[in-house]
Amino acid sequence: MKTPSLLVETHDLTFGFGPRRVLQQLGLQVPAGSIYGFLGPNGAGKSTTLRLLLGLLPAPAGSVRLFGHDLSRHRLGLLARVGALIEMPSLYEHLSGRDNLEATRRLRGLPAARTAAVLATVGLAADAHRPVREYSLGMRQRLGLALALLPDPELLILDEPTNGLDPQGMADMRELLLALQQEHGKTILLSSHLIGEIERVATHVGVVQQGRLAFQGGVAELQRQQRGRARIVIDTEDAARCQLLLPAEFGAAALLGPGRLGLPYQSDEQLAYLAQQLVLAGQPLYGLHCQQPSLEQSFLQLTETAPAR
Ligand SMILES: Nc1ncnc2c1ncn2[C@@H]1O[C@H](COP(=O)(O)OP(=O)(O)OP(=O)(O)O)[C@@H](O)[C@H]1O
Repeated sequence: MKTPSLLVETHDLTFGFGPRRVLQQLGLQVPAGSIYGFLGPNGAGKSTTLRLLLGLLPAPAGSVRLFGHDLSRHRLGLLARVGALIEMPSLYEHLSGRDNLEATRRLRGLPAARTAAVLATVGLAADAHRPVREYSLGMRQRLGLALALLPDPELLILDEPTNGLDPQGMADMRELLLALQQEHGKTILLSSHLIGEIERVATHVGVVQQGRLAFQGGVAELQRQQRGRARIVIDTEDAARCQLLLPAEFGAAALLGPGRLGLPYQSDEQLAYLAQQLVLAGQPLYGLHCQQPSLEQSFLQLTETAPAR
């Protein structure tokens, strides 16, 4: 079967809980082979979206397509190709990690070799014999992922898989996600409210704000967009005086402090001309540099209105 270029595609996905609008005309596009970071502040609608993709909520307005097919018409067949980790996995505390997996594997009639395979994939083989009550949060998350991986799904949908993990747990999870994509060929859609987490693993990003997509595209594209938002920062003696000296076509200069001025970056020539003008006007120039907003700043900018709680 030919793999479509988009494994997840929604059109005008609109959903509410009663009168409360939660998602509005969401057009999600998750390319095959990607790690798609679905970002947004708390309450933006990430979990709701992921639940809709898994058919866990009443049918929304708009459409959901998985693997190129309509979810509402081919639900069971399509969901059999998806592994999900949506909440803390429900685990039998008194059973070992291996036995937890075995219980699900048998129930789903999957080949016996899958248990050892997924234990190795998530790095739990050495701890597989221990009861789950002894597992750390990170180990539980990895066991949850192992459960999702049992049927060897093509697509993984993970809701905040690093939530609550310590830095080591987060790093382990990141490494695991990269290995799943690169070595096992999985497509991964994961949500997070932390751009720093997503930035390290994602190939694509969707930013949701109050139920609408504020950005969607490749990480490189997001970074390119940032470059358009760069600004020049000038350190001088009297910023207010310099502000008056600058030609208006350079855009509005803003006072960032008594000795600091900022204005939109246009080109390197503009930078050189600015320096020349200020020096010619007898203003001391202590510093002149170009400031790129970080991905974190741009994420905050995209999501700066209050979340829809
Ligand atoms: N079962 C529900 N009934 C009513 N409202 C709900 C329900 N579940 C979620 N909501 C509301 O829908 C909105 C979106 O919630 P959702 O859980 O999708 O956000 P999120 O982006 O995943 O945030 P978080 O990271 O906090 O889970 C919020 O305003 C939330 O209060």
